[in-house]
Amino acid sequence: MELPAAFKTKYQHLLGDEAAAFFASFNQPENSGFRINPMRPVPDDLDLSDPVPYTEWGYYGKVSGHSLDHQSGAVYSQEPSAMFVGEVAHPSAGMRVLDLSAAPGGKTTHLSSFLQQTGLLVSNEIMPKRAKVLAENTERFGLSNTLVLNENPTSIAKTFPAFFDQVLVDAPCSGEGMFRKDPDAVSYWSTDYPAACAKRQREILTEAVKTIKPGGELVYSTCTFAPEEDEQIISWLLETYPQFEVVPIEKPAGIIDAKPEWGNGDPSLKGAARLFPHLMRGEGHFVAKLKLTDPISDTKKSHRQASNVSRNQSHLFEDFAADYLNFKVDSHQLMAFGDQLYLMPEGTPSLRKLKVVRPGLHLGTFKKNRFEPSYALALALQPGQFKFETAISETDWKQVVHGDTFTSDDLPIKKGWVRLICNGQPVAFGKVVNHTVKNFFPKGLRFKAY
Ligand SMILES: C[S@@+](CC[C@H](N)C(=O)[O-])C[C@H]1O[C@@H](n2cnc3c(N)ncnc32)[C@H](O)[C@@H]1O
Repeated sequence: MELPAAFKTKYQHLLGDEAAAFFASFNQPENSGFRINPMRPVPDDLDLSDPVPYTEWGYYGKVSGHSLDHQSGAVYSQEPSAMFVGEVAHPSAGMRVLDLSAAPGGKTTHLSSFLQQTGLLVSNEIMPKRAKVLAENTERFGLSNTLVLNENPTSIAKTFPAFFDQVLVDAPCSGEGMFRKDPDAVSYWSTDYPAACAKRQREILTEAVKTIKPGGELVYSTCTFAPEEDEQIISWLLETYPQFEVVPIEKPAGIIDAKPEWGNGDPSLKGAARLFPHLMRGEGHFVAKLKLTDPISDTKKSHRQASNVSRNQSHLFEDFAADYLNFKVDSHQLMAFGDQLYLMPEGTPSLRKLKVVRPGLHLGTFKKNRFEPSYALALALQPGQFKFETAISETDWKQVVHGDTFTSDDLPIKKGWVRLICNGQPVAFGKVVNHTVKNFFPKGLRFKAY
């Protein structure tokens, strides 16, 4: 790969003797990886022979986007060094967590693996198209404790002052760690680009810090090597907000201390981590963890988002639930957006004034005099939560994801909704009429599987 001359001069100066190995790594093939979803059975067709050493869910290798394992949310493809960010965050069950710049959802799905549907995960993305992809990925992973928002950091800070136990800022950056994966990242690069990115990162962090509770944590990460966006950002943060202290990160072999001399010299910067492609099997990242000791914002008493379903909607859903669900839904958590019904995570604060993409788990759609369950619900339910489930073959799975009907002599009902399961993984709902299963796989997600 042809690296920009100014990039080489800069890193030659910064890395000295190590620079040659760093430059040589750009001519090696990129590292791919995937994480398995701990809320799903482990697929038996995956090659799990090459685990990523610092996460129990990560493996080196590739999973096709058109495979059952991908479609059903049993796996999420993620570059291995990015997996270190979720591991550093490692939220505990029940926490309120914000992922401020979350699309397409790699870190969000990783954070959710720790939360296991408890607490509240607010997953935000500023770009509308990317927010839609983020929502699809949270649905694919089966998340029910997650609000997906399409907001800017200022609005998030206004709505959630001193609200979160943990905030992740996986910042937009100059992407030097993307050079091998995405040659376009090389063409965007210029000498001034890291400084321009750093300005934006400081603006984002100025808002992000307002959302953290005293005692809460900030995790900051980038996929770039530029000191301006890494050590220098943490230096600025510690100088601007003395209420923060660095939490030292434990580093497995190949992951090294950040470099205080690349920032303001504060020795605590060593606690942050650098992932370099010539030292470990990943594309490269920077991660820092900080604890907020004293408040930055005053806590605002947050009002719960009230349920808003009409009587008629409530009856239609109750009828559906009585026929098909093996668990109780708390009606206070139901939220209608037009004819769409959602189950809000417990303790959802008021969503007024926010651009909401998903106010929780999408349960389904009100049609004239009936309720139709959603694809997201099919992927979020645990085994046994839906009354009628049927195991389908891989051939039938191919029909389903292509949008076709299929027939079967072995269905649990004659007429109505059935949850389709292939190799133990949830696929979608189908509607049974005698021996035919009508297709309800979302039109926009259909594909031809080979
Ligand atoms: C590194 S990517 C996030 C990757 C994501 N966390 C993941 O793991 O899949 C950074 C994100 O920041 C978003 N972004 C760009 N400008 C922003 C801004 N001013 N405020 C907040 N987010 C921004 C980008 O659209 C992008 O999705």
